[in-house]
Amino acid sequence: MSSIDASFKSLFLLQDRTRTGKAAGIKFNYFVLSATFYKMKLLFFVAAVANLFLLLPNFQQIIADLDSDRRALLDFADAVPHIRKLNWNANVPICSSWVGIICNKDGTRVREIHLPGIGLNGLFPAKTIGKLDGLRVLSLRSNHLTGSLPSDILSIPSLQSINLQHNNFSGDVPPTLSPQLSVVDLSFNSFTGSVPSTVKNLKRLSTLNLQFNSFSGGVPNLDLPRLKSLNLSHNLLNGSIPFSLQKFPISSFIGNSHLCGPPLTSCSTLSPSPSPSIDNFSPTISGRHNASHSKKLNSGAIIAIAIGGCSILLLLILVISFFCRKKKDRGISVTKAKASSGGKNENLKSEDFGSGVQGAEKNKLIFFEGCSHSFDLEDLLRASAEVLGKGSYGTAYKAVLDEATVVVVKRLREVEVGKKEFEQQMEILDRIGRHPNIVPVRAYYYSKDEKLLVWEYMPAGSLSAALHGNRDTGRTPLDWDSRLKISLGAANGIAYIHSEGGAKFIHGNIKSSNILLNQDLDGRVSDFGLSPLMNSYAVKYRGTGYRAPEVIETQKITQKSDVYSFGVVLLEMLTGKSPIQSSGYNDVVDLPRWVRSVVREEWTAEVFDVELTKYPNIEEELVQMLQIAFACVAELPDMRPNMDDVVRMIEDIQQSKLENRPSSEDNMSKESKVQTPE
Ligand SMILES: Nc1ncnc2c1ncn2[C@@H]1O[C@H](COP(=O)(O)OP(=O)(O)OP(=O)(O)O)[C@@H](O)[C@H]1O
Repeated sequence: MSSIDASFKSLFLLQDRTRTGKAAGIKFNYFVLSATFYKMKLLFFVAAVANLFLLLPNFQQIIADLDSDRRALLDFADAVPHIRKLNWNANVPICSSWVGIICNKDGTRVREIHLPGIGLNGLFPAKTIGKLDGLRVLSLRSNHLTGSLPSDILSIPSLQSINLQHNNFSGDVPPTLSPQLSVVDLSFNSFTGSVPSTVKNLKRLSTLNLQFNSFSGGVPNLDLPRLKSLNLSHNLLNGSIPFSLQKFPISSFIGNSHLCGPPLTSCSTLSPSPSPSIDNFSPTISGRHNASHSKKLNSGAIIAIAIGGCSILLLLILVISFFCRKKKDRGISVTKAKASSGGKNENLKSEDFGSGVQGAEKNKLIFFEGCSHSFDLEDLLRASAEVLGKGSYGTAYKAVLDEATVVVVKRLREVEVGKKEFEQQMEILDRIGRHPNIVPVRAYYYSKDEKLLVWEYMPAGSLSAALHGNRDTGRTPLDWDSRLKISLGAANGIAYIHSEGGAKFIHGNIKSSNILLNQDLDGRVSDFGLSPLMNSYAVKYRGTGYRAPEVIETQKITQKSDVYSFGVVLLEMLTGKSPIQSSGYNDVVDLPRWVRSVVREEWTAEVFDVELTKYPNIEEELVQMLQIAFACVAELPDMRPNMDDVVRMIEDIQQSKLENRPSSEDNMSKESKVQTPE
């Protein structure tokens, strides 16, 4: 029996023992396992006694250290209410039995605490966990901890990794930081104040995630050689981005309306904001606060500028009218035309997206705030373009303006709403598109006959292409870790959409071709906000293969129908099978039904993508993900989890991945394995 079979049975058969009648097999395995377990226990006992004699001189000290760790943890558990029960009990061995605790190799100190999503509630008491002076990893993510973070936590001298994301912490981050820190994730809290300047001393720091807080002030100049991942997005930071951090992508900084400089817009285009007061923050690069700006110009200079300006304007008018005449009957020049359906070439002349652009409105490409206006409609019409595919809302083109500017232009068809409603919807798209897991819209164009949307181009394509593209031609398959990362990113994006508009915001077209990937393989959701613009014909044909049963019946989408569609995406990712066969919309596979039938009848690993079976030690994660997918595709909408729950469940898989699959960097013993809270 393969290990995947075993995991499958233990997780599914145990749940469904009476129905399947296969409990005997499990019992047999259980007795065999327990016998082995007792033998191992005996061996451990002998080894432990031998150890004890060897280490006798240090024994008193060891007991005292572990005792103080135990006391500190019990104080924490006593002070912080938690929904899911912890089995922390002074009478049972802390290193081998306590939920969420990992000790060092010889069981003398607590090294790691992992308590994700167990409903920890209220204030984080000082002088509890802060007393664990051998602690290296602290993960209390996805709980409900509030108030300020005690100053004795981040300063634990041995602390290497802290994960407090998705709590409700507030107040300033204490400035004393352990020099050993390499991972700091405080994202999705309500921290205020400045980013501590002491971060710049963390020479081992590789990940700093502070997104979605209320940090203010300037960005510290972090010249840290090991820093690989930085996210300061969606805070209240201001000033210019220090040179040392300009190598990070836009997504590291977006959502700070007073932050400027590369990779964001140049500082001169923003309205002035207070410059950072802390002395180690970088000076404004573009010279926005340069004293020369305030100097008055003399009259000679004014006349020279006026004459120069007029001549440039005249020249521009001449050039534009020349191009307008040349392009009267010509829209975009399509260099390569490959429709996604069947990959056949098409004559796209009749569909050129410039054809409906009205002369008087040619330059009315409306850019969203924060997007650089590095091109206009003329540039777009002139750009060489490639058809990426025809979707239910229109045709998508990849337009290359120059080496650095590549965008996707979607020519919307069947738009039903008027200009005002269109513009209102664009404002929503702008707001939602600032989340790092949503593909941002950069600009739009609206005229009577033509509606265009300009999106940021996602260079690594879609999840659909990564899963199903060129399977037979020796491409590198998408590995499990990437699939896990993409699914978490996409789930975060959808959860954000759902949380932003109460029950009002629904994606309505979740599918693998609408989950796009950037170079780092972060999953980003695209096409949000289009269905309210479209007529019912387009809406009817969206998401075929991913639609929830109630949507097929009523055509009514809800947040729970998004959850269903996301569940189908998860099944697609696990099985490697697409719910739409290559022959197109008419050939739809009911993936949830297929997976259920395989799992129920055969109890084998056959359900998983063969490309995944090559990776060792992931079977538990696959099964956990399959359970999440099953929950999402429940027939009754009320039985499905909401997207926040889905995010947490996928985060749990990621966490168990860290715990059960030792990374090369981690030289710590994993002998005492973490137990997931019940
Ligand atoms: N911003 C983008 N960057 C890269 N590829 C994109 C981008 N937007 C869309 N695509 C790809 O272009 C193709 C066509 O996309 P489009 O959204 O028009 O159709 P679709 O996703 O197949 O269907 P639907 O309109 O129902 O969403 C898809 O393969 C999609 O993955």
